[in-house]
Amino acid sequence: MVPHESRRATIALIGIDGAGKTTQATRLAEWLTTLGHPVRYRLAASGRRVLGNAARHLGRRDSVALLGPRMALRAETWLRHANLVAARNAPILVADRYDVCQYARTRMLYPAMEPWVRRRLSPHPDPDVTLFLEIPPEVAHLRVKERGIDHETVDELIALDAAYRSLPEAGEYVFVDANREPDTVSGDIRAEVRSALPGLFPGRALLSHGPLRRHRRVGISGIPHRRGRRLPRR
Ligand SMILES: Cc1cn([C@H]2C[C@H](O)[C@@H](COP(=O)(O)OP(=O)(O)O)O2)c(=O)[nH]c1=O
Repeated sequence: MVPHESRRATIALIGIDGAGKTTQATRLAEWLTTLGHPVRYRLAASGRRVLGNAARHLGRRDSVALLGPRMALRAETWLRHANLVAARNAPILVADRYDVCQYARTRMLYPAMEPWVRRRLSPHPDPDVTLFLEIPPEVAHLRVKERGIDHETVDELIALDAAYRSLPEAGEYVFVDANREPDTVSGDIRAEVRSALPGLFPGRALLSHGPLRRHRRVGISGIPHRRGRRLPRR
């Protein structure tokens, strides 16, 4: 069990590859640090990129082709868990990827394993705010291609995007339009964090643009409707 009771806040940034999670999580952690908060940034990586590169060296397309979906998902889940456990003492955690990233990937690749994955990752606290960086898969694909260190087809990104949206946790996402200038996206993320965690910003609550948000409901078959929030376009 991760001793997270003393944690003041967990902020998770999620979304498909190339959405800008690392860029924005780093910026958010830097900003909170400059405001004097005891923040830790953590990349909750699954090791998929490393495993994928190793697979390609061995002539396989990716880690799933090398290990099979079950073994690949098990390895990713344990690595993701280990990365989050390593940050367990963070008073405020900015998590670049979180449990739901593994749920989405599992649902896309091998849905029968989702209960196992959920059990393994269940010790982690629910995030106080989950920022889903929304981006058209075609745009994300171009970014990933330019990055040149991993490989995702548009179809894979479309499937992953759909998996994220199908999760029961989707009702708790704050949807951030990530297909804009990074500074604009960062500004919205800061405003959302202020709004979601007013305790961190005494005297600053009025700066929040929370009331301007549009609300929507996400319907998921067999799962009670929960509220998802989408930040306004600027
Ligand atoms: C945020 C952002 C990133 N990028 C680039 C930087 C990276 O090479 C790549 C992916 O960004 P990155 O932050 O690494 O995304 P993720 O962690 O979600 O995979 O896209 C842009 O071209 N424009 C942007 O607005």
